[in-house]
Amino acid sequence: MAAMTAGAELWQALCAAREAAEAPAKAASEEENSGAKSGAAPGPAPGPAPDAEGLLAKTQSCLDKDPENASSYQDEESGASVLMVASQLGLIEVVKTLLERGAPWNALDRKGRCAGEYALEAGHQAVVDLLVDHGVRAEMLLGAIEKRKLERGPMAANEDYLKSNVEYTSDEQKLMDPNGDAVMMEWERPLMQLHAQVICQRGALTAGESSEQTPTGDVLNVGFGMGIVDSYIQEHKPRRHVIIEAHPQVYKRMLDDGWDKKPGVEIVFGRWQDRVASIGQFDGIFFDTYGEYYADLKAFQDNLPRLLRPSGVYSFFNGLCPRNIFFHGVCCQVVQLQLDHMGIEASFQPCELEADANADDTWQGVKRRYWWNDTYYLPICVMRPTTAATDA
Ligand SMILES: C[S@@+](CC[C@H](N)C(=O)[O-])C[C@H]1O[C@@H](n2cnc3c(N)ncnc32)[C@H](O)[C@@H]1O
Repeated sequence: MAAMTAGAELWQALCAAREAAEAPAKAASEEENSGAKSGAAPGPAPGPAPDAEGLLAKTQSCLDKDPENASSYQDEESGASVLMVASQLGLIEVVKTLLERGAPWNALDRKGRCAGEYALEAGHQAVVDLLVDHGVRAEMLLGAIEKRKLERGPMAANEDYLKSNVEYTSDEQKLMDPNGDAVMMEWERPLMQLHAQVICQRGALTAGESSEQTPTGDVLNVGFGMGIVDSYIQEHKPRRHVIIEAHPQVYKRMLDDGWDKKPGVEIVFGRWQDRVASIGQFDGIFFDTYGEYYADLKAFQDNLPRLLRPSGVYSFFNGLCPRNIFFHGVCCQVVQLQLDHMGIEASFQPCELEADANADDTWQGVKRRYWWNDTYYLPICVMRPTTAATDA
């Protein structure tokens, strides 16, 4: 018989602890299902708490035997890793040790769940925080997140997209690219309203006027799409309302709809990459493009110290890893740290979405869905008063 690997040995020890902890709850629910017990009995007692010290010692000895195999072991059938089971059991020292010895924090099981989600579901907040911290440091170090496409626009690269034919659907619910992917969708309207509010209301204050007074300060929006955010920005009557748009058909639509004649509006036709150097400074900025990578969002953000006035507000469509709430949290923290280095304080306001965001009907006719969650974390990023460059 082949000898058991160090990883399999550790896996078995952790799973045995998990089974022991779950056994009484399972037995109680089986009894309940068989009708053997009435509702009068107290709830199931939890099983024995895992032997944290014993499991830590086991982890260390397995890691000493074969560090690589023991730290990264994943069960063949479920895909669950030793880090996932330790996270689910709340064994913080074991989790710490595994991470220090190279366990991949972002491995996925066969259902696409990572260690952070195991900890989150089991309610072990300290383990969740540890995994987020580790993930943020790893992402910052490796720049791994840079290579991820922003979820909106999973296939088309930006320059290819800009040369392609786009189409506004006849019901005005979507703007589609030729691959059947949605560039923009109507379900985002309430979010766009909030984004406009955040960048305009704060913008009014930075322009040195009270919030009841008009106009709002100077506002920049990158990416017109269906013009939803721009329509809401208009309601705030900005003094200057600059819109950068690079797609020729979207630009034509803007002209057809008379956007060039709206109060304060200046349309800048071209890629933001070629245009942001010479458009002045703003009190509010929103960024929402298509077919770009996280590296592009970051490159845009590198311009903020020059573009955003002191106390000005920046926001962006937050489609960072929306498929996995734990990775989403890590991405938000990475952005927060990157902006912090530029003197910008970022927070994420949870907003509950309306039912149509995730309704099957909404996504009919869209090849690749780009949103899955009930909560949207709206970025509110404020330039600290002393750090931004001032108007020349
Ligand atoms: C998701 S839509 C914006 C939706 C918009 N927020 C709204 O409320 O309707 C993205 C827009 O960004 C434009 N875009 C894509 N890449 C761009 C770039 N590099 N520079 C400027 N605009 C770009 C697209 O043509 C598209 O109109």
